[in-house]
Amino acid sequence: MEFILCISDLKNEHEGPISKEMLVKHLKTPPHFTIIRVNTVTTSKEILRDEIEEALSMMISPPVVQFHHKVHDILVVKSNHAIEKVEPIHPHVMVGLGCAIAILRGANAYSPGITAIPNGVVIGDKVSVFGDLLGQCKRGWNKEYEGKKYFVGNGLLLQNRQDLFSVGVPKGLAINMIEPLFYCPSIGDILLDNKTIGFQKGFLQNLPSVLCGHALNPQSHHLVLDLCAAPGGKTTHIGSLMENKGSVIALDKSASKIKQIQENSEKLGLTNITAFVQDSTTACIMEKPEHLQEYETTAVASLPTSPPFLPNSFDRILLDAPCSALGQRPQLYNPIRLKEVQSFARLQKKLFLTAAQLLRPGGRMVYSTCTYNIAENEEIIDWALGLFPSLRVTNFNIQIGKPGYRIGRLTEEDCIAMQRFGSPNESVSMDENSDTIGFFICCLEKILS
Ligand SMILES: C[S@@+](CC[C@H](N)C(=O)[O-])C[C@H]1O[C@@H](n2cnc3c(N)ncnc32)[C@H](O)[C@@H]1O
Repeated sequence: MEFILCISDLKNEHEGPISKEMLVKHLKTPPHFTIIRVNTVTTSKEILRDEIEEALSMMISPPVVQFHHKVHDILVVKSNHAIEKVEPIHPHVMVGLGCAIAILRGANAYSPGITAIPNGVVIGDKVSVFGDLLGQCKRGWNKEYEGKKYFVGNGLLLQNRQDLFSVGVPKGLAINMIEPLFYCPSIGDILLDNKTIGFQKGFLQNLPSVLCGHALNPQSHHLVLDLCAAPGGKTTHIGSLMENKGSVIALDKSASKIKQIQENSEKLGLTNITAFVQDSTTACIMEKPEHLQEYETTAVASLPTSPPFLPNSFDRILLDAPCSALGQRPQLYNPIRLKEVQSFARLQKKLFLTAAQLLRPGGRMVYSTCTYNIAENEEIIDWALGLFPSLRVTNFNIQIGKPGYRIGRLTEEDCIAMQRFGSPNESVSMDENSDTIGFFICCLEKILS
């Protein structure tokens, strides 16, 4: 796979020897741990743990739901990946790549994800489910698909061809995955059960992503900016940490994805988040536009409410940057080329400039990516420290990742303060802190001059 070559090319003396086979296996395997971020605005981790344990008690060997020893608002569920080897049978049903990945992480197959079912297969039949690696299988295809596909497990069909392909937007569960390739518990549906409180009780999120919110340490009176916010996993965590008070402004370049931030905020009952479509590289202006200067003479106080913003406006800024995403797990196919991997640093620097300008002195920002690539991680921080003497790399209170790599002007303390996750080298030692996606977090403060 081409992405493997990319990572091999990027590896340097810091990574040590990684065999291609080890890397492929690591990336194709979902983490053994499912992390649920508790919606602390509407429930507690104790209540949610009991509810999840009760729902999972129907399983033959139910997994234990545990608290994390350092992160106070998550639950950890360990999967039993190695029950027995599951083999494919006939007929083959095709699903989209996103659906296949969700199945590998414990989901059942929902109707919109199904792309092909051979003629003659009926409700109740046992089928093998395959992910369409190249996205080339035509929706509604009625024979066994012969293109590139990846087996994700066996299930029972719950809807027939007609239900799925003769309506505009099919709805509901389509395949109950009775023999998934990996036994990750299916938790999404338990969180959605809103009979009692009306809001989603938790959010499935990777551990390092949850740490970004804690690293930012937002307070309930703060004005917070999330520069690359969609679909809003981290934005909603920030909103919860602020106890649904203060103000979180969420920006994303993609208009379609802004809707996801709004939907996620609503599902979780958060009202302190406002989302705008905005290219964040242009979210900072140096001078107040004339019409606003006039307004200011009559207004009592004017907090920035919509982009663009003046410098030094925000107490906290999250820059969860667009990146080469080489750390995502599981990933089954990744056509990214080295040239594209190398293109991200330029955009990340532009976004960082905006963040550094918009952060108020004494404020804190977090820079994060879901890639192993040093050029998108430590090298960005090294560049930023050279450009902004007022920025300092700072520790945050939960230390569970590995230190960053020592390059350029980064000191040993800087590297210890950074956190790296999910290195492929670690695929043998499995705990919830190391068996996760590839991720990088660096927390910085702007010193008061
Ligand atoms: C890593 S994802 C963010 C994930 C998000 N923080 C979360 O936790 O759910 C990066 C996001 O950056 C957005 N993006 C890319 N370029 C951007 C730009 N110039 N301005 C604003 N958003 C941008 C993408 O649309 C994408 O949604």
